[in-house]
Amino acid sequence: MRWLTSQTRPVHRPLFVSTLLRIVNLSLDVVLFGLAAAGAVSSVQGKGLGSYLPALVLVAMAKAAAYYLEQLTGHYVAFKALELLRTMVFSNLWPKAPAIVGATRSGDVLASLTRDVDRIEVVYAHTFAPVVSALVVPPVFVVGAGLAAGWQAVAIPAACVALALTVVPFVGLRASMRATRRTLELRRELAHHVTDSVFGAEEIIGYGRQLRRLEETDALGRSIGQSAGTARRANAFRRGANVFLALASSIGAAAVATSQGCSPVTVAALAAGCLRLFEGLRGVEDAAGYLDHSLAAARRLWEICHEPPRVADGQETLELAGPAEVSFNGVSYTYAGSPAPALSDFCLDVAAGGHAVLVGPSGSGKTTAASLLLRYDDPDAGEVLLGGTPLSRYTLDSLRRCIVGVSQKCELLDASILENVTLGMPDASEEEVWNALEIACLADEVRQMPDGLATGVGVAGRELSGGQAQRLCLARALLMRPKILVLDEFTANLNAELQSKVRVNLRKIPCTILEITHRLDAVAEADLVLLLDRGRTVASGPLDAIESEGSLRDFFTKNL
Ligand SMILES: Nc1ncnc2c1ncn2[C@@H]1O[C@H](COP(=O)(O)OP(=O)(O)OP(=O)(O)O)[C@@H](O)[C@H]1O
Repeated sequence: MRWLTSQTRPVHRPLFVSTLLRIVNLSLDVVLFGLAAAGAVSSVQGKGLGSYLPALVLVAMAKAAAYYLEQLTGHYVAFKALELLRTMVFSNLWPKAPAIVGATRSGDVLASLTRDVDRIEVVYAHTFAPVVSALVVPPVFVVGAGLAAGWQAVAIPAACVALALTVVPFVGLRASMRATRRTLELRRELAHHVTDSVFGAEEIIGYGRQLRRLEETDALGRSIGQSAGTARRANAFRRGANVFLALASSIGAAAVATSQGCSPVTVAALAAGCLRLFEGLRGVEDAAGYLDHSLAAARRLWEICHEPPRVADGQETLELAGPAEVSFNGVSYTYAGSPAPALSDFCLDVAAGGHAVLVGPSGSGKTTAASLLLRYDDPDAGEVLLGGTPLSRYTLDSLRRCIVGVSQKCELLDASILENVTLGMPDASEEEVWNALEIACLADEVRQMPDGLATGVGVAGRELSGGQAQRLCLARALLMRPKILVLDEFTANLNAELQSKVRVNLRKIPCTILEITHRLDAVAEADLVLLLDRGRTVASGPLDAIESEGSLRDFFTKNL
């Protein structure tokens, strides 16, 4: 919580003002009801409203002003807290992406970014001011009423207020906090399950598993309902206890004041004030209900924000005038929780401007090598070097401006072709954009689209064919003028003719290329071929050397 408080310092002053206004509002509320009850009794007694009416009008206007200002500052606090918390969580996440997204269950980060932040905003907007005012106003009211109507008359309300502040909020709190932790865990699973179902809808329907998935979702929903029941029962008890205490306080005060010989006007004012007082005490009751969720949300956000970055940022800015040499020097890497290494003592040297191709069966470690070159993570042993210097020396920003990756899985934004191509270079000129599209062999097709560069690609690029989406991703990478290009099955959706045209174009670009492929024809373009199997190099060298050993064709026949 101290960590959260430090993140939201700019809202502390308005929060203080909002709390003061809440105290004024609550005090005027009690006075208003007391006056109204006293005036009503005075009227019934035939004494008329007398001075009660102007007092009522004055107090009502003052209360309205206090309420308006409290809402204004309260909402300012709420929205400012939301802005600060969201910015804080996003800025903590960016440096950890994409590693954290890969390692976190789908839908989970999103839930944290939205629901958890909203939960904590509730602490600022609806918890702090109500709790503080509930702690201040009722004791002050009891003392004021004791001075006016006698101490015996306020004995019962005082006892009820003490119970409402010190006992009721804590009944079942520990059990409901445990249950809420479990509920939030189950909600995470539900978010994960629903996200998987939505993204995997085609497969689920295709394989006729929709009913089974729905049953699983239902089962999770039922478990959440059962687990949330404990917290709901504790909340219901607190609500019931406070209603009972309010009535006991009001009836008790009225009975004692009457027996003490207080006037009916005083008795009515006291009874109405006591009833109203417990409206203010609901702030404590509600806070107890929010507390478990808020603490659990704060804990989850803390974990996301404090998870150490997968890779430490380097100090030097990488500036390359042209292509550079890429080397993997005895690199070994094992994924967390994986029994076997994805790469073992992996070595590779690609000359500046060269084109190396990694070939190997599924799971042999090709993509892992590419992601280490993009520095999504660091090797457990060995080094990845650029022009002889370890990648870790360079800032991630400058590194990713020089080394650009195009993967088989194209991620496109639901925006225009222009916006997608210029994602990494928003200031690129139209001429540069067309040039990149030409190299990616997509320019002619875009020219023929009714809206040209302004054509929308649809959600996840659904308006484009798989091959167009892949070439769009390639054009996006080329626009960055990369010095190192990492291509992971980037032509998987292209026919042989298009593929060879793209390859011819790529040969004209001054950059070092590391390509991953399953295709024998791609190998023909490379200066260096490396055959990988279960994280180990089986053979490497120029194509001729491998061909002469006969290992390439053998390897393709056996493994691919
Ligand atoms: N995020 C991950 N967590 C745990 N293990 C992983 C992860 N990603 C890959 N692996 C494992 O590491 C090994 C190498 O995977 P990698 O994706 O690098 O292979 P690949 O050769 O690129 O395969 P493919 O051709 O199918 O893309 C595999 O055994 C795989 O199961």
